[in-house]
Amino acid sequence: MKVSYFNVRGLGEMIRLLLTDKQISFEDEKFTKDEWQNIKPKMQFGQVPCLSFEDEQIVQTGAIMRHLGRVHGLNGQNEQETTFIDMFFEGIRDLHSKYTTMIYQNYENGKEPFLKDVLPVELEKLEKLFKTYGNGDAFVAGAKESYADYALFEEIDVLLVLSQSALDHFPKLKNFHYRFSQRPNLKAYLSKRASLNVPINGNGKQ
Ligand SMILES: N[C@@H](CCC(=O)N[C@@H](CS)C(=O)NCC(=O)O)C(=O)O
Repeated sequence: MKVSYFNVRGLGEMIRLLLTDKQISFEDEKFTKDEWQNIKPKMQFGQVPCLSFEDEQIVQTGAIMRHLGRVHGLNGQNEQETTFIDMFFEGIRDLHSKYTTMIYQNYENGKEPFLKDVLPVELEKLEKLFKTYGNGDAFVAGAKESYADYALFEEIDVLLVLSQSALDHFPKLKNFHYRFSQRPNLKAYLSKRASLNVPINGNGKQ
């Protein structure tokens, strides 16, 4: 199995985190913007991330995460949980889209307003939703982790780089971030990633 993405965290990182945590071996293909020109035509929508097997190529982040969720039992234990996980994941993607718009289009003037006006409103929604199962003391859908937990962890990890105090008013999310970062396979990966200084975004802003 191969994960193909730029040599940054971006949308590829939640996939890498899930595979790493679950000890599913994969080839981590990372490329530069120059190398991308030769790869782009091979992608169904001309974009990455891409998860490929010998005879199959999956693109679209949500499709990849749901595929991994189904195949590896990270997709909820009944229809209600699965729907909740999907909903939570889409909410994270919406926040990420606001984040990347600021990062790529208006970092210098947009960062402070984003931190002050946008982020608290969005995190409040996630904090509230996170308490739905098990009062927010475990994972998105309660006792068992799901594919959305990897997306949530990566999202709030990125937000903490933007501002160390981003989660100060959101204790459940803050606690989840700490607990998740301590999972043994992730802990080792995160420590290595920090030492390699892997950029979060393609334009160097974070
Ligand atoms: N809807 C897609 C969006 C993927 C996307 O925006 N990929 C960007 C990198 S984050 C890309 O491939 N950019 C290069 C290009 O469009 O040429 C998904 O969720 O995976």
